[in-house]
Amino acid sequence: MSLIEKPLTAIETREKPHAVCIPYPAQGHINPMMQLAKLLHHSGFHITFVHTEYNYDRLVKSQGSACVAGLPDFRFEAIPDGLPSTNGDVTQDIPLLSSSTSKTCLKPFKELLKRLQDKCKELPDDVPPLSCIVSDAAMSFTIDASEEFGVPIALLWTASACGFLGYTHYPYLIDRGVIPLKDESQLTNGYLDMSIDGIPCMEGIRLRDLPSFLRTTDLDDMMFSYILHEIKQVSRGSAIILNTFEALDHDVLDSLSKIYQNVILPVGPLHVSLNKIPKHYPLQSLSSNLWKDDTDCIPWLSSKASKSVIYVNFGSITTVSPKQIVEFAWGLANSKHPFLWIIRPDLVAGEASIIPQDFMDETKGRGLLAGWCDQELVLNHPSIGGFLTHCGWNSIIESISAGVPTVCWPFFAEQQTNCWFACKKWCIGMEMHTDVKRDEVDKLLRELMEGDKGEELKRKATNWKRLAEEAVSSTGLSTLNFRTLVNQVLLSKTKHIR
Ligand SMILES: O=c1ccn([C@@H]2O[C@H](COP(=O)(O)OP(=O)(O)O[C@H]3O[C@H](CO)[C@@H](O)[C@H](O)[C@H]3O)[C@@H](O)[C@H]2O)c(=O)[nH]1
Repeated sequence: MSLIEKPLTAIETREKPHAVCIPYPAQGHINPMMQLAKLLHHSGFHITFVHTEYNYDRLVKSQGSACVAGLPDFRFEAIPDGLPSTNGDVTQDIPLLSSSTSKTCLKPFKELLKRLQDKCKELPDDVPPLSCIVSDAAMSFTIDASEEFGVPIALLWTASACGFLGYTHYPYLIDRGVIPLKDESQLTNGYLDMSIDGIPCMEGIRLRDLPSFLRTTDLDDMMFSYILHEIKQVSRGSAIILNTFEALDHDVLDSLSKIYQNVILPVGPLHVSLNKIPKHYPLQSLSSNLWKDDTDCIPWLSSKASKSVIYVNFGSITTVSPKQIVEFAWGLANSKHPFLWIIRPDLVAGEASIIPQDFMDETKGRGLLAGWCDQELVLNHPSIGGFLTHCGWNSIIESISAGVPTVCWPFFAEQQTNCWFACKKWCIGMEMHTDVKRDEVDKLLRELMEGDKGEELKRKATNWKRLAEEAVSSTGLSTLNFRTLVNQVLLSKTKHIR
């Protein structure tokens, strides 16, 4: 349904509100921003979607040039990320990228906005005037641009609400002398197991379950200071958008609304909302995958029994050591269940042949390894029974929306907090020890696929799936929040307000 009064086709270009959408340049941020941009476009917005040049080139390499061709009213642009140019096909170093985008991207971003403004003056039937910016909250330099150009800015926080709440309590932990760590020994001597009081919604949480950037002896550490800066900047946005839904995160959202004065809008799950748009919507199948999907895994999954397959995927950033990959491999083999294991080309840094041949022989016909897949399609395939995940927020919300229970092996950032909530609050997951051992992998996967606990987690996950669908139904709270986002935030300075 269009949120603007006239039918979409009747809106002249010059009348359309124009949103510039800019994600942080990593897969787990690009996906939800793309989903939101498509939803806005479907509601009548003209969209300019801004990639970095590095990712723009990767997209063209993986998907072909059609994926950036866009439409007359959905266009792609690219700005430099400030890092030395390479022809790479890997996730960039996150601390370097975060430092570089925050220091260098404002200038090219403002130049882009200026070019769009000039184009609008020259060719008003081609590019409508800029109405608003929808920016990743981890790209807070865009707030300066919005103020300079006099347009509202909504900030999409692509990670979890609970992770966000965890980050906002970093200053509290500093005040109590819990962090910084006194020395590196505290990483391994049990200090991280200390229970932390006083963080709302997280009674009984251990220090190790809070977002991992606090594991530092230096408050000037790049990622620690970057995240502190970004979460402070969030209060300057016109709204904070979250890819979650009220039923899942009610208490956390309530706590966040006591910390931030700006309007907080849970509009998720975005991908479920997007799936409600008719199939003939021209951008429905437009992919934002930076790696090429292996499509063979879908017919392979279709050859397997219902809920029989374990899906293993650690997202776009996690890396594992050669030793860890061998432990995962034998844990999977010993569990005796069929599995689909996605091993990204850059999952194991610097190693070419890492999968033991005897493991390949042992699991022949039962296991499939692939380099990248369409995760949403995989998680919703009827043969999938469980998900071994690193707990990136997209993976968790996609798993919840598909009703699939998880074994959680968090890697970094707010994944530890997502794991804690998945296991303790939403009751859809079981935690695996950081120091991965084949016996534990085997035991947890068997429990997930065959045990009473696994059954219970499945029941809970199925219930969350139902609630996720309700949230994005025509009367659901996420749908209402999306309308508020459009009408009261993004269109607040344009003539389209209803
Ligand atoms: O083979 C694959 C692997 C991943 N995906 C997609 O890629 C995204 C991965 O996102 P996520 O699961 O969140 O993992 P990361 O890539 O690690 O995400 C980063 O960004 C997230 C959102 O900010 C944070 O929650 C994480 O901690 C951070 O590592 C998801 O949409 C997946 O569906 C695929 O389509 N195919």
